[in-house]
Amino acid sequence: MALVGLLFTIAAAVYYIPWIVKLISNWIYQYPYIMKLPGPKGLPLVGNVLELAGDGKTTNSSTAPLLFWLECAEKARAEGHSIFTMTALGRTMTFPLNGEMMKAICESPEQLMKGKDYDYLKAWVGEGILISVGDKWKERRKFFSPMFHFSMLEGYLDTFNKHARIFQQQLLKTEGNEIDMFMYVKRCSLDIIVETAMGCDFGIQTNPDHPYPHAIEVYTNFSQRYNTEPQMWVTAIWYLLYHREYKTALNQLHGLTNDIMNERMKRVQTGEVDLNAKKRPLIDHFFGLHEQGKMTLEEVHLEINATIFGGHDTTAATMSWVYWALATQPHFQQQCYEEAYAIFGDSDRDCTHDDLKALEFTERFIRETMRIFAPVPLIERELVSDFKMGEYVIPKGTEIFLNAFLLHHNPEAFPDPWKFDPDRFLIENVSKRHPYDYVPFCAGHRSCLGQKFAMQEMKILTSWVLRKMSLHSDRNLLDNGYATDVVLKPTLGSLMTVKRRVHPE
Ligand code: HEM
Repeated sequence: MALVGLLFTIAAAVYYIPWIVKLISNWIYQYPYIMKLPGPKGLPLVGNVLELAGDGKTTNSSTAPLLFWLECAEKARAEGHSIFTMTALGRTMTFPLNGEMMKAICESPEQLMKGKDYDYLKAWVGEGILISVGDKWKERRKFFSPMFHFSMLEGYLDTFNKHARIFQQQLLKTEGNEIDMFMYVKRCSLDIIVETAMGCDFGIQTNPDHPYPHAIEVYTNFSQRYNTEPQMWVTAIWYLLYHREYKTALNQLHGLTNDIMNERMKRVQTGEVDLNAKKRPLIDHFFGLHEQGKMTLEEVHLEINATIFGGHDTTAATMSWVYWALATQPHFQQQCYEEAYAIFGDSDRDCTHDDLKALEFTERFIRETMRIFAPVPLIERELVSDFKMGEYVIPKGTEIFLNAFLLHHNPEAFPDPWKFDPDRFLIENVSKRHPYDYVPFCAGHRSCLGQKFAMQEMKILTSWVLRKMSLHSDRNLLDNGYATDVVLKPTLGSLMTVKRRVHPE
């Protein structure tokens, strides 16, 4: 037994040696810079790991980093700084704290490389639009862009309405019972993205046992744990304890995309599907590029997966905060409802492009929700060279954490930042701010391609719900905690009850 233990320790040490060497050499290079930068000075090499972990009592492990960063941001701002830098286990992280610093990095044509935490995604989405850099990324962005043009977005409205209608029916069935809205809206946003990306209906909302959402859950869970649980890095432990379940989920994800692609390709070959149709799913657009020799089928497959990854959890997390903000603030809910009632009355009709424009207050409500609860709280760029941000010089290898949560709680841009106020998004107020102060979809070169798509979907999902039901909670808006997953999730869940409306109210 002792021998096994010894061998195991030696194997683990050998495994970690390259990592330790890199950690030390990074430290030696970056240390002189870090000492001049504002931010908490942690212990040598381990840095601020303890603060990131929290005390384990008052905060859970996925909330603690955010609370620590908020504290650092407040301190740095009070000292007149517009960034702060911290370190953890050989990683150096710099956080921009206002729009000007955010702009510097987002508009830099050189600093486009994603951070290490994206590596976990590669097995599912490959190295395409979400992760690649340089010419490959530029080409992919060009391939995707036409599908998010205004003319194409109109074509998605039928799909949004179809699934929003089912969503509404599912919620009405729960009347009187407390539900976690996140699960319901997640299934709906998956149905929407699967149909707009692959042209097929998985019917996940009416079949919650569908293997697809389960496989996504297992895969993303494992991948995130991999970043924070070092025992998983030891090959023997990985294969013994985790690999099988992980691989099964991954195979399921790839298998389902493959099946859909094969089926659709057959329909393309028989002429049943027109690749140039005005209303077409993303997959047909990519098949067209494949026919022109610009994408392999494997690349089509991975970009479809990337779209599904980028387009469902983000929308679901945002919408669960939107419903939470409605349920806990009845006066704002009433305003959104009245706006929807003025447009749709008692009807069951679909939401049109003109209706979307008329949902003006609803849009401001959603934007304010995305300010307070930034749905993607963390985006990373790894510096490929030393980089000047305003008066600060940040060393090569530093990860710039583009943390929308910190920017959105900057009191200079958003006075009284925890106050929920949709009027912050009136045109006259928006024009007073730096354009990079508000960045739920990131900004600059790598901004979200799907932001107009998402905004349309979210306005439709909000209005379809309020047209037929009211949302109720005994809690207050800020009673919920927030956990930094890939997306920001409410730690209490998005708990509420729904009640069928009797019109007019
Ligand atoms: C509320 C919903 C959404 C939010 C908050 C959101 C947020 C973001 C953010 C912050 C990024 C930058 C990520 C990074 O640089 O690491 C991003 C990128 C991206 N998003 Fe979204 N997103 C949403 C919905 C969507 C939807 C519905 C789609 C597709 C249908 C989509 C497609 C993409 C793509 C393709 C990129 C990569 C852009 C690039 O690197 O050039 N997103 N999104």
